[in-house]
Amino acid sequence: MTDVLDDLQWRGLIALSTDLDELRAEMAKGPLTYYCGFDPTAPSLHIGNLLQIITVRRLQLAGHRPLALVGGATGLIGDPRPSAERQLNSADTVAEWVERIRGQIEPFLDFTGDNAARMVNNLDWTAPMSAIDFLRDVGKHFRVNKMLTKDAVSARLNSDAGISYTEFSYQILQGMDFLELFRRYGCRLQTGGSDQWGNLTAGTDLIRRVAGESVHLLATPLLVNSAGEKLGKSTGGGSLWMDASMTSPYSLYQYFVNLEDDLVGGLLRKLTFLSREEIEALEKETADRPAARIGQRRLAEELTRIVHGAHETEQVIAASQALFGRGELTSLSASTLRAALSEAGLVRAAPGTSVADLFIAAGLVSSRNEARRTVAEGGAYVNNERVGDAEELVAADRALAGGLLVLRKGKRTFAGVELGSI
Ligand SMILES: N[C@@H](Cc1ccc(O)cc1)C(=O)O
Repeated sequence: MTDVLDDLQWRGLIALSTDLDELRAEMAKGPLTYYCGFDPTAPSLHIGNLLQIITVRRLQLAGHRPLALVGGATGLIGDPRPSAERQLNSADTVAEWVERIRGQIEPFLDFTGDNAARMVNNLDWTAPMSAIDFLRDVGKHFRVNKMLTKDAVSARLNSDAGISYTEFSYQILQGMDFLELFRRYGCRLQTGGSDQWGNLTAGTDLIRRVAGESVHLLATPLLVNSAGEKLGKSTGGGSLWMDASMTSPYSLYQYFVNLEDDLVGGLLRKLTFLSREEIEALEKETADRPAARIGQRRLAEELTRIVHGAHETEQVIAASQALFGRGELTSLSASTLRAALSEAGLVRAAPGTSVADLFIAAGLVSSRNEARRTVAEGGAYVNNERVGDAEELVAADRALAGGLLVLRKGKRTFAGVELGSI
């Protein structure tokens, strides 16, 4: 088997690290216990967190022992962002999100065997600690001068809004977590995103001071597009969430199908479990025949499967094909169809409305004349059937699952109508 660090390197997953040869030597001795933390800052994790989860899984597949930490304590404090102070969420909200996020991580890990994973929550050791103990036993090991140099903190120091003492203290809590996991479970490696470097080194520095040991760090690069912008923002500007009710499987799939060619190879490497041979073949396909979007399709399919499972993925692929006239619309479930059409634009109309009025209401044409012209040219479809008369009335029995209709103009432009009383 190839060395897991070589594999991570080939995948472009190591942006920053402590000494890799020392880590490699420790890993060669047997299962190494490592951890990665996730804060409950929303009801769901997003695609950036997924990169971390998948990296954790890669190390487990290589025989190492993962601790997945959910930040019941750190989620109450808030990791400083370079832009602005976070809104504090209530303890009840954070507790609820902890459970949801735990449920999103668990399916990725194996909780049996020699290198069984374990879930931990930093509220367990942070909540019982008194302010006096925190300041005396932990705070004493941190130099404020050094804390001020951490990226997120220094960015905020130079802004008008400044930074609260609450967020400033965050790095101490994350450092304390590493020390606690080192003591409890012999944890010797922390992984995270490269934007976490300041928080990651807080832990290694603390362990060196308190226990005199050198432990390890691996930081993955942030996912960015070719303009250097954070990846995983959906077309609406929001994040790409793992929760299906926040980002539909269809939107997730479409996001990756529409990805720029330059990014496909890198994301196949970082986000899928496909082998090096398979990925190199897909990279070559993408370079040779970009218009076929084979790499994008495979990436979208793999990710949708990883996040939502095989059944949803089949539905989403069927929906993508059917909406563009290359498959059966009647086989789609109401929820898949609704998710896909919401993306394109979904309006309500009364049963018995004419095709021309439906096309106008859905915004596919701007006038009756244009509707007539589109029909006359043979470019108007209702549920993939070509329309012969713009004044034809569309009755309720034409509706697909969920009372929905798919209107299409030409090959690629479509919109949805929900038939019902208005
Ligand atoms: N600070 C991490 C989450 C985290 C929390 C506690 C830890 O011990 C480790 C990581 C983030 O925002 O992504």
